[in-house]
Amino acid sequence: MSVAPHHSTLLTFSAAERSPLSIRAKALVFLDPRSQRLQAEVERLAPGTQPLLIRGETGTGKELLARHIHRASGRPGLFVALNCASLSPQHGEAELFGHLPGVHNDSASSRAGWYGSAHGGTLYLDEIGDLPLKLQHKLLRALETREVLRVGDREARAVDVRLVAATSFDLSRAAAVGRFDARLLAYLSDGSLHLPPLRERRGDILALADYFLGMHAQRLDLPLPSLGPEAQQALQRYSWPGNSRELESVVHFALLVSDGRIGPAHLDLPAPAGIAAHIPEK
Ligand SMILES: Nc1ncnc2c1ncn2[C@@H]1O[C@H](COP(=O)(O)OP(=O)(O)OP(=O)(O)O)[C@@H](O)[C@H]1O
Repeated sequence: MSVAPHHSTLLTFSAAERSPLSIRAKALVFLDPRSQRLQAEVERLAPGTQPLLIRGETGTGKELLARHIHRASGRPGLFVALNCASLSPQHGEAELFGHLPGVHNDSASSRAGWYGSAHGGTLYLDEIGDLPLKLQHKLLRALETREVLRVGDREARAVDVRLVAATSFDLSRAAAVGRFDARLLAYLSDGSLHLPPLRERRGDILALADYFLGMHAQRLDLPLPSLGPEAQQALQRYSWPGNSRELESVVHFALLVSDGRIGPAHLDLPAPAGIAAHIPEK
């Protein structure tokens, strides 16, 4: 990894290092002081093996951060990402923890499951609050004992997994009403990271817009347009309920419809009347 000159917070990744990042992102853009504080915390926690919990609204960059943590940890295994809501209601346990032949979908072979696939690496569980309680208990047991029992098996196997979990809602409230395992929450809370919404780290907005513009212009082989001052103001003022993902799609659209210079009309942002409600209190 190298740090780009003049952008002390733009962490870029060499081609060899890019693989654990998402298909498109090649860098983590963190310019706002809040993001820089978070980044310092991430650099401190990344090299360890302790489980981490990333809290943040949808589209704030939780998965990108988790990929960065995996890369910075130096762990040799894979980064395995799973959205807990995608586990099947009937076979979630076998999908997550693996199974012996004939147990899941009448399959003739055994499977390691998502958990076993992350052996030596990092398991990223997005929206961990969606994991059924029974699987939460089994997950905690696997993390504590460093062993996992495949469905249909009698013998636990040693599995070395670092868990990075993410949530967009308050798990302590879910734990208070018995919908989330309080012990698992306590286990995860030692390494808790909060990724603030974009409207609370406005210093990142223009840096991210420039980054997304450059990335998509290069990908589409288009000339890089400039962001006019009025467009910059409009980006700065907007509340970004969809966070960085929304910013990326707004900038992507503007690139396609503008001709050399991006103005407010190319951004197609909702009218200011609707925006006022989202502006955070000072
Ligand atoms: N700091 C950043 N630097 C560069 N790109 C970013 C940054 N934050 C987010 N992105 C980009 O924004 C998009 C959304 O990020 P990501 O998928 O990591 O968010 P998320 O919080 O995991 O979303 P969800 O909660 O919906 O799963 C991705 O394309 C990601 O690459």
